[in-house]
Amino acid sequence: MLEARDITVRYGSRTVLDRVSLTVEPGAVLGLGGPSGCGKSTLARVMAMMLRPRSGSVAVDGRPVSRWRQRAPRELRTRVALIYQQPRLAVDPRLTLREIVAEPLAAAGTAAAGTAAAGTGTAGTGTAGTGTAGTGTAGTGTAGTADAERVAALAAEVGLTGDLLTRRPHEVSDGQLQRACVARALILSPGYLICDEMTTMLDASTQAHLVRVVNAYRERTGAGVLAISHDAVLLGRWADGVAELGQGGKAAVSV
Ligand SMILES: Nc1ncnc2c1ncn2[C@@H]1O[C@H](COP(=O)(O)OP(=O)(O)OP(=O)(O)O)[C@@H](O)[C@H]1O
Repeated sequence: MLEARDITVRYGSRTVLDRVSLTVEPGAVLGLGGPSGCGKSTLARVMAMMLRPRSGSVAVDGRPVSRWRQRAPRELRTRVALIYQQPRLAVDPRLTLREIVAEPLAAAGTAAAGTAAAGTGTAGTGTAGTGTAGTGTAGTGTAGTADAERVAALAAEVGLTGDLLTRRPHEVSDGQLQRACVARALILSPGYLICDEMTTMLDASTQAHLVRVVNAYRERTGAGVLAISHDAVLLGRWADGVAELGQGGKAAVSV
């Protein structure tokens, strides 16, 4: 479970979240709605360990989070992936889409490399059902090959062609960039995905495609999903239950 308990956040003297609790179960989609400005994105950032709350606690699979942002232990940080509403604010404009998708592999150092080099035989674990990388025998697999295969499999799943992967953010549409951000979020096989208005700016077909990708990932891996959206129809279709955050973040959240 990804659990937030009694979270309080203040910006200056203003209380944005006031003792809010929320639990995301493995394998389930929890919807989170509420009026603009009520603190949904703030709660998302707290649960992704990117913002330290003034009080309250977050636990990932029973492990309490005691350090935040880059100081949070890598194995906790990589358990939770956050997908933002505005992909252009979430990427380095100098990188190609391929580099954007692969970014967490580099940031995670040798996590993927360790798997391949150890010859565990499943360098492609959890990504797009590619199964074994075919290079898993000790000594023959390289992190580079395994990583490239993971990037290629996820790019195909989100609908990015090879040509698009060579472009930089200013050369692609918002929808294409968000596809890269979804692939990036999945590349380290997180146990929990927080989709913060992931499809709000996108056309209906891209929205439907990305929701299908997240659902397929959840079904394949048993990941839990927190789907934040203004769109009650979308949440009604997508989520197993929907929580509402009240204005000022004061209402207790329950499903
Ligand atoms: N870094 C910040 N400093 C000061 N105030 C902030 C900061 N980030 C957010 N806020 C304010 O906190 C409140 C909650 O913001 P948040 O983005 O969490 O709301 P939200 O429910 O996600 O809104 P929306 O649905 O419009 O995206 C808003 O009034 C916002 O202006």
